Amino acid sequence: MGFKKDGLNLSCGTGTHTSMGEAPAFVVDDLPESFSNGFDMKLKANRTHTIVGNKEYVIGGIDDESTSTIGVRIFDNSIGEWVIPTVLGTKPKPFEGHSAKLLKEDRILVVKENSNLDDCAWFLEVDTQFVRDQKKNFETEVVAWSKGVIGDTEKPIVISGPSGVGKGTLISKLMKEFPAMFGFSVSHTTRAPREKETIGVHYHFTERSVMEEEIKAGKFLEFASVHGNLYGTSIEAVDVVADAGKRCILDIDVQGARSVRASSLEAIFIFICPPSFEELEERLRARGTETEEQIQKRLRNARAELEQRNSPGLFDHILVNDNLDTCYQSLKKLLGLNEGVDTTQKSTHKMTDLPIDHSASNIDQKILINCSMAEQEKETRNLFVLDLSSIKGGAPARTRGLKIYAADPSADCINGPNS
Ligand SMILES: Nc1ncnc2c1ncn2[C@@H]1O[C@H](COP(=O)(O)OP(=O)(O)OP(=O)(O)O)[C@@H](O)[C@H]1O
Ligand SMILES: Nc1nc2c(ncn2[C@@H]2O[C@H](COP(=O)(O)O)[C@@H](O)[C@H]2O)c(=O)[nH]1
Repeated sequence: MGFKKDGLNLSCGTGTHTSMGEAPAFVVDDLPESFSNGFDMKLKANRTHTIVGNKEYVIGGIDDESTSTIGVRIFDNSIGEWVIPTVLGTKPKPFEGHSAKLLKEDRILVVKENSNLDDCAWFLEVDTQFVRDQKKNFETEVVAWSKGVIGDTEKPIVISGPSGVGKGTLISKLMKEFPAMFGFSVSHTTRAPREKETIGVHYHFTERSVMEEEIKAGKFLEFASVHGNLYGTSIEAVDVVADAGKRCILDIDVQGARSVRASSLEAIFIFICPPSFEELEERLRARGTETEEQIQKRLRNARAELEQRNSPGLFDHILVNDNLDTCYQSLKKLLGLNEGVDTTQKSTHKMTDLPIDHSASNIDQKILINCSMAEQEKETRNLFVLDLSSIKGGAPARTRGLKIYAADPSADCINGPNS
């Protein structure tokens, strides 16, 4: 879909619009000169324009299809038309103001104003591998949002293994013992709910046609046809857990594990094995949730899944679930949950909120966030550094590993706490 630039009302009324080809405007409040080298961000704008090759990415305003998410449109100079892209990933809510900065020619870093540190950094991917792949799928212009995660949050845990081996039982024990630390990724499935299953807790039960549409729309991190039904992990299912500051646990089949392994989500992959095939069959029958025909199908698939447990580079750990308590202790050990770990402890360290007003600038891989602070705090922490040198991942999951620390504004260079 395209239309001429002149045909679209782009006046911002904020004095922040930059015409094509012109270097983006920039405003720095009280930054020492040495901090502002190479700064090309626009500040206090509700719309930013970032030029990537022949294209101008306009971020801001309201999405055309939804009033609750931020809009993105592209002016393609090679054809002289506006293009409304397919927007994938978890879209941020509209910002009051933001800064935008192109990184590595493939993603735009967006720093939000009036946000807390957990929500200040977002990435609009414009030419990453994921976006390039999706352009082929959709045969349209595609961009993808990915939320920046501050700090080295612990990796999600993918638990796989044949049906009936005890994955759900082990995960329930972990979540019961460490409720503040772990959160379950609630999958979508087209299978019918079991008697004791709750909608939105065990699964999001859904119609096949609806799920197929959602898959096409790019809502899933992974999906697979398992024992005759569709199952999938939505990007949102994983994000909800991360937003709660918890470590995400995914209970998915081996095909799903393979897809996650190939995605940008860095995780720990654990395969749960039965002590014997006979014992697996006994557990499945004893559970009493499947018909004989379904049990036979699950057992046939179990053989194929068991064969893949040693597939090179797929699983990091294999645990045999013979005695439940022994297996659970081994699981805790490999997750570093030794005796004495505080069971109420949260997975991620929550940081202080970013003060109301802030502006941003950059030097190399470091983004400087200059904050308006209360008088009494001014002396100490009004300049934060967002270090992008260790970013990992990206859409369709999150961009992890951002470091943020308070900087000494009197220093000539911006050093990390350990440098
Ligand atoms: N170590 C064990 N010894 C004996 N029974 C077990 C053990 N672990 C789990 N079980 C039982 O085996 C049955 C299957 O367990 P569970 O439902 O957790 O399997 P699952 O791997 O999650 O299956 P699915 O993939 O079909 O969801 C349950 O009735 C559970 O109580
Ligand atoms: N690839 C995915 N597999 C999933 C997902 N959610 C669950 N599963 C796997 O399906 C089977 C059967 O589960 P059941 O609840 O019907 O017994 C089991 O192996 C699960 O691990 C998913 O989102 N993606």
